[in-house]
Amino acid sequence: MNRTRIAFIGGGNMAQSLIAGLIADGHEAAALTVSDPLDDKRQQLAATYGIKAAADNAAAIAEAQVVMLCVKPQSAPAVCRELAASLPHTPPLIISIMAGVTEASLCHWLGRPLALVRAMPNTPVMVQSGAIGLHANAETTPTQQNLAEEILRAGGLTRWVEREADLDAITALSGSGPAYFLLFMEALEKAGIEQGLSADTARLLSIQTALGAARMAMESDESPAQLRQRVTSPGGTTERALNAFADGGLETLVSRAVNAARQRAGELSALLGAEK
Ligand SMILES: NC(=O)c1ccc[n+]([C@@H]2O[C@H](COP(=O)([O-])OP(=O)(O)OC[C@H]3O[C@@H](n4cnc5c(N)ncnc54)[C@H](OP(=O)(O)O)[C@@H]3O)[C@@H](O)[C@H]2O)c1
Ligand code: PRO
Repeated sequence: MNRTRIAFIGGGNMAQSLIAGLIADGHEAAALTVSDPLDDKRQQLAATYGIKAAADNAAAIAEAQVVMLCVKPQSAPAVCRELAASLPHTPPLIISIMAGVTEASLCHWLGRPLALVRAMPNTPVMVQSGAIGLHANAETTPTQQNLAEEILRAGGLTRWVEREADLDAITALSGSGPAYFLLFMEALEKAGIEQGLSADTARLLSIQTALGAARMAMESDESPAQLRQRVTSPGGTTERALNAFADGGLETLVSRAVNAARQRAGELSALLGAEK
């Protein structure tokens, strides 16, 4: 059983999903602590997962080997400055999941250079099917990198990148990505209803089709393009639909959307980085 002592700062959606994944993966619940301002949330987290809950961030990190920063990006400066005063001489490994908050800003607010990993998970960590980008700063040892990977892998698939800036691209692709696929599922469901299907049938078939396509793409040796061609009989129904997507400029639209999300991640970095 894994007994690494981990403190989660912020007990919101992502922290809860990561905690659930760790516990499902066999992590000892008593080794996990969460801090959150809301009393109700703390009680709910402690009762649901059997973990410790603290109102005070400094108390939460007192014995931690790893500190997971899971607050909103806008809360980062205040939370880090508060933690800086309580960090021990040998600090724990810090893992931040905050979008657009750079390692330089974090070290600045935390008051010194320290081992720091930035992770960009996505909401499917809730069902241990997340896609998680990771980047370690120069102070992080290989052992600490392995520790970070072990923790995040409980939430899904992990991928390290060499350049911190690539995390903005990952945020735009897989961090925000579940919303893109869900939007497509919603659109497909609506289109099914327009074609006369019942709402239940349209929803179920839309979701199962997304799941099937994703599993096929993950488990097959063939590329998504090759798998797509298998569905597309010459002169058939799929070809007509794909032509309609092409006429509507789907690829360009996806590219614009991902670029817009990446730009926003950059804006957040610049905005928060300016808060020295
Ligand atoms: N959601 C996603 O898809 C996603 C994906 C990847 C990364 N992220 C990143 O994950 C982080 C958390 O996102 P989330 O969706 O989990 O947000 P969230 O549900 O709002 O969680 C943040 C939690 O932190 C608490 N909090 C606020 N101030 C605090 C403080 N000073 N000390 C301790 N806790 C404090 C909040 O409490 P109150 O609600 O009472 O303020 C809330 O429970 C963000 O930085 C985001 O960029 C999110
Ligand atoms: N959710 C966060 C946002 O929308 C970060 C990636 C996914 O900003």
